[in-house]
Order: sequence, then structure tokens, then C-alpha cells
Amino acid sequence: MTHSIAIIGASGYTGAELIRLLATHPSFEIKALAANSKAGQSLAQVFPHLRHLDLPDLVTWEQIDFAGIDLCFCALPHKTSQEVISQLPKSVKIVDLSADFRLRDPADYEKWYGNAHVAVETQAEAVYGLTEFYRDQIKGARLVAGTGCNAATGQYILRPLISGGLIDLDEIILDLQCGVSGAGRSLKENLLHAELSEGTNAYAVGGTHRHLGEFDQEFSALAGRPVEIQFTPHLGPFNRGILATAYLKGDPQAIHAALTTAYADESFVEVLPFGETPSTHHVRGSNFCHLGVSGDRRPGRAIVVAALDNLCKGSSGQALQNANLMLGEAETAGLMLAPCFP
Ligand SMILES: NC(=O)C1=CN([C@@H]2O[C@H](COP(=O)(O)OP(=O)(O)OC[C@H]3O[C@@H](n4cnc5c(N)ncnc54)[C@H](OP(=O)(O)O)[C@@H]3O)[C@@H](O)[C@H]2O)C=CC1
Ligand SMILES: CC(=O)N[C@@H](CCC(=O)OP(=O)(O)O)C(=O)O
Repeated sequence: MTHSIAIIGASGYTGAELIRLLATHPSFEIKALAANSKAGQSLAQVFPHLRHLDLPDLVTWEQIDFAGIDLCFCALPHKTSQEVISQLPKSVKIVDLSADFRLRDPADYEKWYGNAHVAVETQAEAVYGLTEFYRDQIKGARLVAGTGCNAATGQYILRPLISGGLIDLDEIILDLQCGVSGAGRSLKENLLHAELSEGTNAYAVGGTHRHLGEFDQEFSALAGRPVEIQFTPHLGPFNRGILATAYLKGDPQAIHAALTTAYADESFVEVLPFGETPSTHHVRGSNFCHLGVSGDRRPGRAIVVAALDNLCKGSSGQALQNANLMLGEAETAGLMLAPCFP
């Protein structure tokens, strides 16, 4: 059965990645692509690398005829996303890639994003989109909220360890580098080549990164008590990829065993042999997440490293994995791409 798909925010980086993935999907057909400043342009004008695809020109989202659409990916900036999604017909299933529907409590949204939520009723029906942990709810959902890319990476490391009681919950440190495409395609001074290449910097230090809202929500629910991790992201001088390193108090071998068991049946999360470390090079352009566990010279401490592609497993690949479930297709459809190496 063929499913009709629309993408709003199709001219951005996650939009481009969605189109790339859907181009070879066996049963999803793109019927509409929407943009804002680039509405009216052809796909070849906006993305010359996709010029071989026979797809419609970009329009505004108001111009889409949603009567024929089964599922819409929404890849808009947060705040805009909730405004748009609350106006879409309820007959359309939605996978939102923004931050707007991730936090279940509107007060948490306001705390981390600085503005009141304008679609609280719609928020109430959203399912958090970390596929491996919300699979059953995602299958029946109308609206799925894609996770933050940093938030996904950290959760792949930490969720099984918190659930299993394997680490000291008050001593979790997560350090992370994210490639520049994580900041989107819009022009920003700090993303100019001269200011980004050949260097790196921490940002949102001091427990201020918005993805801490997701970590707090998810980890506290798992632990049954408040859990607050220390988290600092860094802007990496590369295009794609996230490399996260967690410093943990717990037994490294037990941690490796727990992660291996937790992901044994998963198609996209790979736990490496003990002592091996992942690299962004090994997951680039793919929906895989690699996890590596090592011991520390101090007994009872472990280091867990995770790598994934922020534009694929961290956003558009995850979104497609969820859409497959929502439309009753194989979860891996369109997603078994080998990483692009080197
Ligand atoms: N980049 C990443 O790694 C990740 C991104 N996300 C989230 O996914 C969403 C999309 O991210 P990304 O693709 O990087 O962003 P981009 O900045 O690259 O793209 C944004 C898209 O939204 C459109 N847009 C912007 N403002 C409006 C508006 N007022 N009305 C309608 N359309 C508008 C733009 O259209 P136009 O270009 O025509 O102006 C463009 O298509 C964001 O919420 C982001 O936080 C989540 C996880 C990872
Ligand atoms: C390099 C960079 O800026 N990365 C982004 C992560 C992108 C992401 O997941 O964005 P949303 O949560 O806004 O959807 C950041 O750290 O904010």
C-alpha cells in the first residue's frame, strides 16, 4: 500500500535528509513539499544534489491539500511548529521534528523555551519519539514528537543504565560534540566558516541547554525520583555527527552487559565489543547509533561513548522510523542505508 506524504520545512537540513531517505522508500510517496522564504522554488533550485528526483515544487504549507495526505513531517523551528500543527486537519498523522511537543508539562516547555505553549491540547496527545523506548505508543499515535538530537544520543547511553539501577544517579556527566548542521541552515554569524572551522567551543554551559528538559523528564520518570545530570555540548567543526561521552560511577562490565542486552533485538543501536570506541565517521549518513563501553583506571567507573548522525538517527531517520510504525510499515523501511565512509 502506498502512503501519501507531505513535508513542511522541506528546504531545511532535516527536510533535505527526509527527502533523501524517502527517495528510496518502498511505500511512501512525497506529494507536497512546503517552505517559507523558498516557497515557489523548484527542488533543484533549493537542493541541487536532489535534482534527479521528480518531485513537486515547494509551496507554502497553507497551499497543501491535506485531504490526500496520510502523514506529514513537520521540520519547522520550534514555536512556529506548534502554531502550524495546531491548524492542520486531525485526519493527518504528524511526525514533528521540532522541540514543541517533546515536553509533556507545558510549564517545562515554558521554562526551557521561554515562551508559553500555544497548543496545549495538541501537546496532550503527543507521544515522545525515541522509537526503541516508545514503540508501542508510537504505533497508535497521531502526533509523534521527535527528540532532540543531543537528547537522543544521551538517552541511548543512559536509559538502560538508569532503569537497571547500574549507575550512581547523582554523578552522571555527559559531554558531547555536535556537528554544525545541528544548528540548521539559516544564516548565523557564529556558523561562518572562518569562525567555526579549525576550532571548537562549548555552548549552553552551566546546565542551560534546552535538551536538559528532555533529560530531566525522561530520566526522572525512569528512576522514579528527580535526576539531574551535568551536560555540556560543544560545537564541532564538522558537518554531521554527534559524539557523546558519559562519565559514570558503576561497574563497566555490568554496564556493557546491560547495554548489550537492552539493544540485542534493535536494528539500529549497536553495542561494540568492550573497550572499542565509536566514531562519527562510522555512522555518517546512516540511521545507526554506536555505543562503546570502557573501564577507567579507577575501579567502579566507566566511560560510555555514543555516536550517531544528528540529521539521520538524531532527527530525520528517527522521524521516518516512527512514521513507518504509525503507518504499519516495517520499522526499517527506507532506513537500511550503509554509513557513508570516509
Ligand atoms: N538540524 C538537526 O540536526 C536537528 C534539528 N531538529 C529540529 O528540526 C527542526 C528543523 O531543523 P532544521 O532542518 O535543522 O532547520 P533549518 O533551519 O535548516 O530549516 C527550517 C525550515 O523551516 C522553514 N521555516 C522557517 N520559518 C518558517 C515559518 N515561519 N513558516 C514556515 N516555514 C518556516 C524554513 O523555510 P525556508 O528555508 O524556505 O525559509 C526551512 O524549510 C527544528 O525545529 C530543529 O530544532 C531536531 C533534531 C536535530
Ligand atoms: C550544533 C547545534 O546547535 N545543535 C543543536 C541541536 C539540534 C537539535 O536537536 O535541535 P532542537 O532541540 O532545537 O530540535 C543544539 O544544541 O541546540
